[in-house]
Parts: sequence; structure tokens; C-alpha cells
Amino acid sequence: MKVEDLILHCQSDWQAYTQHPFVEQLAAGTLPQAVYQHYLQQDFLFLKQYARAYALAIYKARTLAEMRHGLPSLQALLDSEIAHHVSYCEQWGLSEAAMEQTPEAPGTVAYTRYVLDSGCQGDATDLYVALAPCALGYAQIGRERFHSEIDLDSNPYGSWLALYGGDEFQTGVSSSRDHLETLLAEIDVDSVRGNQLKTIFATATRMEVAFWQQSIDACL
Ligand SMILES: Cc1ncc(CN)c(N)n1
Repeated sequence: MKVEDLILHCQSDWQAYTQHPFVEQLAAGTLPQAVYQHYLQQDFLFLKQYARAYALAIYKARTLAEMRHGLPSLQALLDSEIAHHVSYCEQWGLSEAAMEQTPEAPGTVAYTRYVLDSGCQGDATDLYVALAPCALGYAQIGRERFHSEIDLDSNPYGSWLALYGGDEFQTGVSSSRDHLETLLAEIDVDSVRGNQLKTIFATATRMEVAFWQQSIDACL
């Protein structure tokens, strides 16, 4: 099977994720600041758990070559994505230490612990499939929404668009996707194993939809 089979299996959830009203408003610069603030703090907590999940992928690896695959993603999470969120939140007087003290919202707990549990129960392939909607979806959103017409100075969320549409994130996701293609190559799309992996991917995708929505709902 291929990565594209995972996406096609949950096409309507994938669209709900990558074209969510949160994404539309963020790209247009019209997302209420309170919603973005809630999202960014929760996403910081999400990324912290995600870093643990990549560390788990390294722990679960059987070979040194496999271990090396997890490391760049872990490093990018800690050095680029988390660093972006911390420096953006500084303008609201929030320090990294204060952000770490923020309580996790239910959607943040549900999604991150689902991914970690997929890795604990299953093997490295289960874990990489659970991690994939996060990377692939944001890369697609970045590709579709970060373009030359966006005025990065007037859109308050320009740094988010530049982060996910930029070369560093795009290149990282492209090599993660290649790695996932090799893990999936020997698995038949309609086999029991193929169906298990499609279910994991679809569940994580639905968690992404809920993650956008929880910040909108928190500010109603
Ligand atoms: C919820 C979520 N999903 C994905 C990404 C992209 N790493 C993120 N920052 N946050």
C-alpha cells in the first residue's frame, strides 16, 4: 500500500482537516486572536507530547538506520516548531515555563495519548502511521496557503504560514513520507494489517479536526 491509500480511505475527514474553517480564517488573517492564542498554547503542549512520540519511535526501532529516521523530526519539533510557538507567545507575556503549566485541553490529551498508545501497543509502523496526519496535513496546508500573495506583514498569522509552508518543514515532511512509503510497501492495502493501519490514520485525522475545533469552541 501507499501513503495515498491512507488518505483516500478517509477522504472526507482529510478534507474536513485540511480545509477546516480554522485554516481558512488563519490563511485569511481573520481568525480571532483569542482562538489562535488558545490553539498555540495547546499546540505547544501537543508538540511536547509529539516529541515524546518520536522518541518512542526511536526506542521502538530495530536497527540503527531506523533510529536515524526518527531523530531529524524530533530535532525539528524541539528546535523549530516549539521554538516558533514559544517566541510567538512571548508577545502575550507568556514564558515557556508558564506554557508548560497550562492545563491540557481534552482534545490535546485525547490526540497525543492516542498516538503514544498506538506506538506502545503496536510496532514502529503503527506509530509512524499515527504520526503521519500531523506532518502530511500541515505540509499540505502550508503548500496550499503559503504563497506569494499572502502579505506576511499584515496577516498576524504569517509566521505560522511561513513555518509550515517553508522549505525546512516541507523537506522534512517529504523525507518522512518517503520513509513511510518504505514501511508500507510490503503491506497489501486490503489485508487485515492494511485495514488496521487505515483505521489508525483515519482516527488521527479525526483528532486533527477536533483539535482545530476545540480552540474555536473554547472561545465561543
Ligand atoms: C495538532 C497539530 N498537528 C500537526 C502539527 C504539525 N506538526 C501541529 N503543530 N499540531
